[in-house]
Amino acid sequence: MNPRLVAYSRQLHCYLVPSHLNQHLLLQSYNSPVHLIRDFARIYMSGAKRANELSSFPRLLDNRQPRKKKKTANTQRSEGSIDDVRLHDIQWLLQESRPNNFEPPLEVEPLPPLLTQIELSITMLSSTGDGLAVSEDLLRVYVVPFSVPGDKVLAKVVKHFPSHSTTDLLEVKVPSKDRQDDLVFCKYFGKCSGCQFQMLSDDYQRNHKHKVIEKAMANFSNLDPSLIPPIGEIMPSPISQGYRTKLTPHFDGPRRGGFKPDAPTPDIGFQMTGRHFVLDIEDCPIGTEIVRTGLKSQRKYVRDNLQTFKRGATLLLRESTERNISSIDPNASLPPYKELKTCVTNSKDFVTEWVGAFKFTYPAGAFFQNNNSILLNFTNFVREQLYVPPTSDHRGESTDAYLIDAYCGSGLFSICCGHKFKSVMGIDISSQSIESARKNAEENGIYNAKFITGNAEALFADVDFPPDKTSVVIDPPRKGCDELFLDQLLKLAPRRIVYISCNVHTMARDVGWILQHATGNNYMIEKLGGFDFFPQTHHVEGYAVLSKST
Ligand SMILES: C[S@@+](CC[C@H](N)C(=O)[O-])C[C@H]1O[C@@H](n2cnc3c(N)ncnc32)[C@H](O)[C@@H]1O
Repeated sequence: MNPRLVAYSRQLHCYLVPSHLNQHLLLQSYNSPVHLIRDFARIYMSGAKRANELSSFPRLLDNRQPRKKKKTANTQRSEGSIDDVRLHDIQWLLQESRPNNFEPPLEVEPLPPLLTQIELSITMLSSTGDGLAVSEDLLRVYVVPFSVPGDKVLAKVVKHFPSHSTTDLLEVKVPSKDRQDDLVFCKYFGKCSGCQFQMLSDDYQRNHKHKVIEKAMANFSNLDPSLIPPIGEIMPSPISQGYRTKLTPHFDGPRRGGFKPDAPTPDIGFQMTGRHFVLDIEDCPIGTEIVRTGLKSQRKYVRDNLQTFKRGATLLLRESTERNISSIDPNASLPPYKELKTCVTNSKDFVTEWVGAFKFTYPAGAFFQNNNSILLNFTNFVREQLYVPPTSDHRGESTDAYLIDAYCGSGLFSICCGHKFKSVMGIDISSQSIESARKNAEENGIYNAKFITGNAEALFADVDFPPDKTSVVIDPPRKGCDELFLDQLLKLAPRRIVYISCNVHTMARDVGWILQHATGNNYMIEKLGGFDFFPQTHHVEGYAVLSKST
């Protein structure tokens, strides 16, 4: 039985199915939504008697078809995952590459067998940091990690999906004019999944991240383009190597029974690109000096104490900074203190970090932004966006301003911005972080802040700030906010909203949601942009500043 390409959905997905199902699937393809065709193909192919055919087929379905998932409040809001973002880029590139009158043929050449080496011309850099090349028949996209638009490469086919295939980069045959291999500073680059962009200049990386935010707003916000202002410049990180104050290398181990006395030391490091195994990493020059030293000593510790580990583990390396103010030399140039750096490896121990003159202490395992070099510029920017200078009312008195810090962690924004506000309220789901936020506020002389532990939406029960004098900073995890929170935010209708996110796709979705559901409040997007918190990687920290017209 020959697998043949028979079905196209409106989104131009295609499916390989045994040929005797052609007729049926063709009917389905023109009359049914894509998920029906997909489900049909899946049900057919999952039959036990088809097991042999299945193993010889390229995979039928797109990345990670849902197994039975636990139903959570966020099931409908799973947009913005790496797979989802990559698929958007793939579909966009296919559409852009095809002429208007493009008709997919009913029969096409079979796909190259897995492990075949093919030559490809890279035309686009995806938001997930991969080079993309379109097949000659314009039916499929090849995803090539570590490649740059303009590169001609030799790649090995690893896995097929309906509209794309993943590959390994084997050789750059003709380099793009933008490729600068002499910039690469890590010997693991090209294998390790940590960095994607070391062969690109800092400017190129930031221009790319600018486009990532532009595309995120265009594809994920569902907003009319007229409502989306031009994206601001991506603010650079003062250092683009040696900036990470936290590393979490890991190693695998036996499922049960622990390591045997003669077991070899496992590979300790980060995941290999495109694979599910760990790459042994002796040094990571993205880390700060002290965490790089910590990596070496922790690797030795694991080697020397392997039998004490029952299974694999994730190691924690976190920079902590003490400032020795008493050692001020009055004749010295700034800064007027000496810094002592240590590497903390126990998640329950406390680390200290400084943002300008603000001191933060928090458990090493808790969330804190991990590029300290950019934090002062970043928090100054956020403060300017949140704070509206008090206007004089008709009696000539100043009005007050209030701040809500949703998803506040250890109090970064409350503390760096709090002195500008009459009153501050922070909320976080982690009681550990809230405890740190309270102590940090006290230590930094911020006495107007109240912190509560709970789901972000719980803060609306407590808050009695006047909406027109209130600013809200939102900094949720990668999955973004849930609708319950956004709904209540709109009911409060604060004057300004500053949305910060390490996932600009869920940020775009949530900002779009706010504008679309804010009937009567008329929010507008004042500013959009990003900070390059994560140089050498495809990640960017985005911001959106929203204001309510009065
Ligand atoms: C990206 S971090 C931001 C923390 C803080 N703003 C900072 O910059 O240090 C996201 C925070 O959201 C918290 N969080 C996650 N889900 C939450 C929820 N449903 N309600 C409140 N906080 C939540 C996490 O504990 C984490 O501290």
